[in-house]
Amino acid sequence: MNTTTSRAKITFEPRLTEDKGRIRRRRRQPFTRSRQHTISVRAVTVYQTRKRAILEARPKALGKVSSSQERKSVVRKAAPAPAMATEGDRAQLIDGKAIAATIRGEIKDEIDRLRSETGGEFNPGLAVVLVGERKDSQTYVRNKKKACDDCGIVSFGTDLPDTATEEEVLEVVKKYNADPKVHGILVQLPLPAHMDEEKILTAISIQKDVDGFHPENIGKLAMRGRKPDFVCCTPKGSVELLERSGVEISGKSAVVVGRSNIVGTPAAMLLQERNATVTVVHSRTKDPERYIREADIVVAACGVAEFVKGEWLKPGCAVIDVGINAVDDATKKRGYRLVGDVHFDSAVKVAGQITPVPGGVGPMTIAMLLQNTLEGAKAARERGE
Ligand SMILES: NC(=O)C1=CN([C@@H]2O[C@H](COP(=O)(O)OP(=O)(O)OC[C@H]3O[C@@H](n4cnc5c(N)ncnc54)[C@H](OP(=O)(O)O)[C@@H]3O)[C@@H](O)[C@H]2O)C=CC1
Ligand SMILES: Nc1nc(=O)c2c([nH]1)NC[C@@H]1CN(c3ccc(C(=O)N[C@@H](CCC(=O)O)C(=O)O)cc3)C=[N+]21
Repeated sequence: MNTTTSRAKITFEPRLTEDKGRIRRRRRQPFTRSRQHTISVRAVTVYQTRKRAILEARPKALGKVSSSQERKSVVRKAAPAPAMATEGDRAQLIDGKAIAATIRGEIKDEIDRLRSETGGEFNPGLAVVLVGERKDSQTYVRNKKKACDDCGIVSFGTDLPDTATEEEVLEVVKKYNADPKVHGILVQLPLPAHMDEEKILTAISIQKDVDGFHPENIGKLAMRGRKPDFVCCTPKGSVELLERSGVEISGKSAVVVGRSNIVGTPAAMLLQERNATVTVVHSRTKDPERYIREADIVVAACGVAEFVKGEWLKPGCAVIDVGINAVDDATKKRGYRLVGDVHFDSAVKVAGQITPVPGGVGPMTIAMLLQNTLEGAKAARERGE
């Protein structure tokens, strides 16, 4: 399949968002040779300046919470490969890793403040239930525990074997529901096939449902004037990335690719709540490009590697790539690499802003989980628990 963008056919519109690099990156008409040269030199200079700024702004070790002065939201310019530099025309990267580090710093600051105000009484706690031995689930749970430690959230955990019964998992959930030291409960998905996922997720107290997967929390999200106790982390993180990157949502047209209960559908509801006009594309949609082409904002969450092509996008649109797909790659130590649901190399040439994979939505999911746990602990305190 040909996935390269035919640049000659694209009429670029002027950018709507302010470009802080003060370089006009969208062209209205083809450049002459000499203009192109000038722009390419400027693009490289701007890139170098930005790279320095990013290195200075970045936390020293990403993943660790840095001092507040070092924390800054960073929307960085996609690093152009030398061969690309003459194009000078690539989307800004929405740096989810850096934005998530900023948010984790904010969470840490708030927990520290509340803890000292309460004489050490305020201790948010998160419990994670892991059933089975899936490697990816184990990694996710380990990363989450580390993130909890970094920002001062107490971790609780129960690991059960694949052979555990549904009743055993329900018992663990019940125990954490009743434990006042636990403010958030997460049951890692997927669960083994012999378990009724809906039954287990519904057993979690809605006031501790930091994943936001309880039907009552998802249902409230769909209703105007109702507020769920918690919003699902991945959709919440996706919208937060748009907001922190200065992408206007209100009045814009958005397409969400995918309609799962925990990603696509809540993402569509959150965008609609923020006054976007939302179209949901799914596996039975005929001609998805037709809808994607019109969208100012594209959220891709279909689980199909590199599904959305650059040629389908409206020039200058914002792209949030939720997808995490492992594709075989013998050149990598792990034997695979991660790609999103968007064909990045073609999309970065057309979009105005885009999230990378990895380093986009993934780290935000964890940051939102920590944020929800903090909110859960604050709500419990207000209820006098
Ligand atoms: N970054 C993160 O933190 C997270 C990332 N993910 C990733 O997000 C993606 C979506 O996850 P999730 O919602 O759980 O996946 P699901 O498999 O539950 O849902 C996929 C959705 O995409 C739709 N879809 C499938 N194929 C196509 C197609 N060819 N064209 C259009 N739509 C299609 C399906 O349509 P239909 O309803 O018709 O079947 C379904 O609604 C995955 O890549 C997953 O790995 C998930 C969770 C967290
Ligand atoms: N109850 C439950 N809640 C979840 O939120 C949940 C779940 N079950 N099951 C699995 C999915 C998947 N998920 C991810 C979270 C972070 C990254 C993440 O941080 N990814 C890194 C890459 C990590 C790597 O390199 O492997 C990144 O995108 O940069 C990925 C995936 C949460 N999920």
